[in-house]
Amino acid sequence: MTDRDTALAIAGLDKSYGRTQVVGGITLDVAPGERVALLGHNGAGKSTLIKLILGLIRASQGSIRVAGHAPGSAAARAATAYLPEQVAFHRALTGREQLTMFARLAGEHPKTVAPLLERVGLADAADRRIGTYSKGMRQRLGLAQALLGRRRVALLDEPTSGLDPISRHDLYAVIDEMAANGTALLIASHALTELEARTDRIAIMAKGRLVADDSLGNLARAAALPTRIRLTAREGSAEAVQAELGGDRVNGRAVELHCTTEQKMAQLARISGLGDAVRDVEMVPPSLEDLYRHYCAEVRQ
Ligand SMILES: Nc1ncnc2c1ncn2[C@@H]1O[C@H](COP(=O)(O)OP(=O)(O)OP(=O)(O)O)[C@@H](O)[C@H]1O
Repeated sequence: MTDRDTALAIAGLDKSYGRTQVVGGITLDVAPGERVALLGHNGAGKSTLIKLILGLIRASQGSIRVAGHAPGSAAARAATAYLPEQVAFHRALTGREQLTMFARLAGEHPKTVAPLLERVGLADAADRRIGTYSKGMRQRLGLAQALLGRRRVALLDEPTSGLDPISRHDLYAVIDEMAANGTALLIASHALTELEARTDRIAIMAKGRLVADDSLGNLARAAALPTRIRLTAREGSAEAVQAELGGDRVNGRAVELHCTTEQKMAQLARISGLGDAVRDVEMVPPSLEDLYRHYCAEVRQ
């Protein structure tokens, strides 16, 4: 990847407070249009990394380039959208007034405000005071702010926390749209299940280090975690099925097996060899949560 292709480029990044290193040896690139999930336990260093990228604190060592610019510089700030976990607004302003103020600060024409409010589903509430908004509505307003000016890099900190399922879905639709327009997105979150289907790459931090950085598929292959195969046996056949295939009996008629990617086809052939003793087969690949546990456990040892 060349510098030009990389919207966000982080190399050899360290941050210490006194003698305590809180972030160490981080090298991470995010390309235009890429959605990268940033995962990590409480205190892993995610917020510190985001603050370093925003230029709010300075690195002890290493480099960060935001759209080719130094973090915190006017050019980097103009290229960056940031959605904090707790979005703070003037409660006395209406949504429209607040967003118009942000648009002016961002050098955008105020006429961009109405379509943005529409886009995030706040058109009807645009002229109500923010003090009357629910958490989800404030989060939507924050997202509208992040959408101002088509930034090259977007940093979203727990963007879906406290949102109901429909609002989450809408939020990811906006994230997808930003990515399709070429924005590089770094999304810090603990919501593993929803990130699984919604990001291109997973970066996992543990104790200040980056312990994984790849697509879900590649991480799963490298971790070689087993796929679960759950069989529902025909009535009275569970024992025979277990005797033939091994595995564990799970409540009455189900038998659960574990196998590697390489063993999967051979295992399926054995299952179909049992004919109508098996009524149904369900395959459950390792989840992001399984992978997360796996990569974090490596550091804990
Ligand atoms: N100003 C500071 N001085 C000393 N230590 C700090 C400072 N700021 C953060 N830390 C430490 O750095 C580590 C990383 O904190 P950080 O807030 O980046 O974690 P996080 O991954 O964002 O956690 P969470 O998921 O809980 O938000 C923690 O151990 C924290 O105590």
